[in-house]
Amino acid sequence: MIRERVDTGHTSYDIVIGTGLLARTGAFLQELNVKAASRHLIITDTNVQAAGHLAPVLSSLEAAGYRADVFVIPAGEASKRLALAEEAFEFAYEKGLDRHSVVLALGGGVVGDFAGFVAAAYMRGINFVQLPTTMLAQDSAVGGKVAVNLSRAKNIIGAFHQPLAVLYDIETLHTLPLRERRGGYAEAIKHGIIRDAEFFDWMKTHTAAILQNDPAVLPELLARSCRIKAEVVSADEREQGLRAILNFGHTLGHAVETLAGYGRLGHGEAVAIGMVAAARLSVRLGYCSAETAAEVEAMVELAGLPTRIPNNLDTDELISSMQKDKKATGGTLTFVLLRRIGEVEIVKEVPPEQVREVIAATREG
Ligand SMILES: NC(=O)c1ccc[n+]([C@@H]2O[C@H](COP(=O)([O-])OP(=O)(O)OC[C@H]3O[C@@H](n4cnc5c(N)ncnc54)[C@H](O)[C@@H]3O)[C@@H](O)[C@H]2O)c1
Ligand SMILES: O=C(O)C(=O)C[C@@H](O)[C@H](O)[C@H](O)COP(=O)(O)O
Ligand SMILES: [Zn+2]
Repeated sequence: MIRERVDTGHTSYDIVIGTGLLARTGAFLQELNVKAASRHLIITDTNVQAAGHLAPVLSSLEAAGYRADVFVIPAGEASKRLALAEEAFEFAYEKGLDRHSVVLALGGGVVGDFAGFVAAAYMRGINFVQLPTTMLAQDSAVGGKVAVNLSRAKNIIGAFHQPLAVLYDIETLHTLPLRERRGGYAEAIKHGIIRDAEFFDWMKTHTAAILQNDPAVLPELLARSCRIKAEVVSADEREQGLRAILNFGHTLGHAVETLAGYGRLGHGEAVAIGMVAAARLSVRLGYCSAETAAEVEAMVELAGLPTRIPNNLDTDELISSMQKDKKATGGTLTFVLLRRIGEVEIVKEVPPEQVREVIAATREG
């Protein structure tokens, strides 16, 4: 079992990575002093339930003397919406959840963001525990960004609400489709690019094994990736500065994901395209060499992720979406640009015409 820790100064928690953890959820809640007198709420999605990951959590809670209700959301990005969160609030209230209740987010990034948002707002904030079940969740379960979307903007209604703990049972990855494993891997690649060239090189030589869920490499991948995320979040919980580096590939990535229509491209796939474009923009603006950008693109290709912007997405709409990105000020464009593998820089007021050129050069063939 591996333990990483987030410590933001006013809150701290463990990220536990290992096997068989879901079947020990109840015991973990006892360690965390979660009260058995209150009712608790598991939020999961239809695919995670069908894959059999809900049953061990329910059994272990019962064995530890906890009573929990289950709220199942439809699988997919479209579930990250306010109307569904309202249904979850009504459900929680009907079931009698109180301020000592805990929300358990059992699923990928969609469930984590949604359930975390519900926990952040219910009774002005109750505790939640992340039980991630996707490769992507090495990123999403850590750091306390919780949110739902608007139809034309990602993660726009949300909060910073840190979990009580992250319990990452890597056995859940065995039921995860390959496309989703690739998508989640994009965020691990991002962590290497922004912070750790040696980790990036390690991934280059271990990609095949990682995508095959090889138990000899998976724990190391997840631990190294989570550690990078934990370090950045611990240093800057509320994204006053440094934390924005975690948004590498996301300025264009979020615009592509949104305009493609939620669910058409996965988050990691859109971020993969965004990383290729951000690297090319970095070359164009003189931040890094063409060889460095080529390394990013080669890695994205090696992971079997898309590198090109779909032709049906309009450039003006992409630009206008990016101008409303959360990192933007006054409608100008903010990008995280690449200096070299392992080092990025947050750059404000990037000229839109340069971005247009990069978009044009990064279209599907
Ligand atoms: N809060 C953050 O810091 C943060 C970071 C990165 C991404 N995100 C968000 O995360 C979301 C993407 O997360 P994701 O890629 O995990 O998507 P997801 O939660 O939609 O999961 C991907 C698919 O896999 C299914 N699934 C999940 N676990 C499974 C398992 N073990 N076996 C079989 N099927 C399983 C899901 O039902 C879904 O169909 C986006 O909304 C993104 O904005 C948030
Ligand atoms: O945790 C962060 O900070 C990140 O930027 C991680 C991203 O991978 C993630 O997609 C996040 O939800 C994006 O945040 P947003 O503030 O741009 O919505
Ligand atoms: Zn992301």
